[in-house]
Amino acid sequence: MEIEQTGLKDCLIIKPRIFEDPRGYFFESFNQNIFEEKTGLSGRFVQDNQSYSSYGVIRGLHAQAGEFAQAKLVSVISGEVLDVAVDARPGSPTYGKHFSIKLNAVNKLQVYIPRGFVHGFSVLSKTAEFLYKCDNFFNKASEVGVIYNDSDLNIDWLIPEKDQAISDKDLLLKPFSELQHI
Ligand SMILES: Cc1cn([C@H]2C[C@H](O)[C@@H](COP(=O)(O)OP(=O)(O)O[C@H]3O[C@@H](C)C(=O)[C@@H](O)[C@H]3O)O2)c(=O)[nH]c1=O
Repeated sequence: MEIEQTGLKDCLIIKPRIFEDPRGYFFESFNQNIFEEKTGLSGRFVQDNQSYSSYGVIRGLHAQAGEFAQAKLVSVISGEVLDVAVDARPGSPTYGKHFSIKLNAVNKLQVYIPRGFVHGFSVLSKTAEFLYKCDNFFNKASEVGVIYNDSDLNIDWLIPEKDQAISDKDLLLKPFSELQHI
């Protein structure tokens, strides 16, 4: 496993080591010891989530606040998404900046998204299955978010407007400037 910086403080790209042979491939999608040794972070994840979406879906931008704040380790098991992480930690040198990367079933890249970030993704392929680990449990009352098309963040989701599909809940999210402390 190799670690690459994203340009956003504490947000990391993780490249698993893939073993290929005539049968196919094998890789450790998560190994707590190696994760902790290579990143210096806690690898104590307590919940795994999986979602399936069609082309054009944009989920986000989401986080949980307060005692239920979550770090996430995200990956794609089929298809391709544009994954987007926004540093929402006041005082961080990269506050208000975002990072995006194509994650797909071929490159098998993972992104570590620290607590205090908002996160989202758009689906670039016909369908995509998204898998992620969280270091804190789901708590509905702690959900916070930012509208996907926030004009300050100016994120290019790589989906033409006519094809964008966003949940009613996400369409009600507020601008980044109104986000309370995570
Ligand atoms: C996130 C989550 C949702 N749910 C439920 C609530 C709801 O009825 C249903 C769908 O929830 P949502 O619409 O919030 O799902 P979704 O829009 O996929 O939410 C996810 O988006 C991405 C971008 C993230 O970063 C995640 O942390 C998470 O917020 O699943 C859980 O039971 N546990 C969970 O951990």
